[in-house]
Amino acid sequence: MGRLSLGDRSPGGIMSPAFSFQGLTLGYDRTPAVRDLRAEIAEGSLTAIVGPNGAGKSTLLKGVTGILKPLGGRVCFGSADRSGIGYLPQHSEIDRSFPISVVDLVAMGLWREIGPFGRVDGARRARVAETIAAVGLTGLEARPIATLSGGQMQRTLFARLLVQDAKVVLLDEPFAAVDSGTLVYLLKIIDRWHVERRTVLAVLHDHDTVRAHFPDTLMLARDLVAHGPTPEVLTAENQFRARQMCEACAETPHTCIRGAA
Ligand SMILES: Nc1ncnc2c1ncn2[C@@H]1O[C@H](COP(=O)(O)OP(=O)(O)OP(=O)(O)O)[C@@H](O)[C@H]1O
Repeated sequence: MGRLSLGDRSPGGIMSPAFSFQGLTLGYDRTPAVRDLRAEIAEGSLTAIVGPNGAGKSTLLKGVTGILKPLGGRVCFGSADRSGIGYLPQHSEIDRSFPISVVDLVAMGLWREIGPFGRVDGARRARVAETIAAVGLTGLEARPIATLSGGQMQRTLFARLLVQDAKVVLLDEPFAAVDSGTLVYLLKIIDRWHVERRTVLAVLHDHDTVRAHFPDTLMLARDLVAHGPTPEVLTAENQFRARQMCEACAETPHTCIRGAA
């Protein structure tokens, strides 16, 4: 239960955490959705967050970004800090009716660099255009995001993360509504982030994709089920236990309210 990930090690052999969860409890209206989580995310690690529906996966990412304040415990930043986080929210949380074009949405990745009213100079405009080309969206720059397909929208959001140049990338179900071609494309971007030693956490439901591309996995069922190398975490036994834990919570929610500050 809850073994810490070894993740990547520095040449000197000392693990450097990007951040750690120290008794972290998160929830809504004081009802915990993630309880007393203790785990360490190594700098440069590529980690899948898995678990049944309602296990607290999206809630955990919101806790890392700071959108959701802890009910108890904390997220403790080591080599990373919140200003270096890039976040791709779940599909359903993105307002596609917002009147913004592809190029302007991608340019929002510059926000931390230039501030909300900063000028996008020629060099930065070129960087945005190159990134749009790199994700295969040349020609769609002026399109309102409301008119994009699901896969085109995900490519646009990945382009924004690329422009942001984030050291920590949080992805909530990044492959929802994408076809196999776009999936391969987006996985290549994630693999590149890993080579560049960025720290990546992704909420995923497809365990085949997790096994093939994510060296580490953190399995949640509100409580931590397991965390470590993917082959050791994604076992039938852990999956069965996670389902049982979530079902127990759904059936008797009053018994699940513990650990809040
Ligand atoms: N805004 C909210 N207000 C109240 N409860 C919420 C809110 N968001 C999530 N919850 C509850 O918190 C629990 C965890 O939800 P969360 O979305 O984190 O789960 P998840 O593991 O990401 O699920 P899924 O796989 O279905 O996306 C669920 O019981 C959910 O109903």
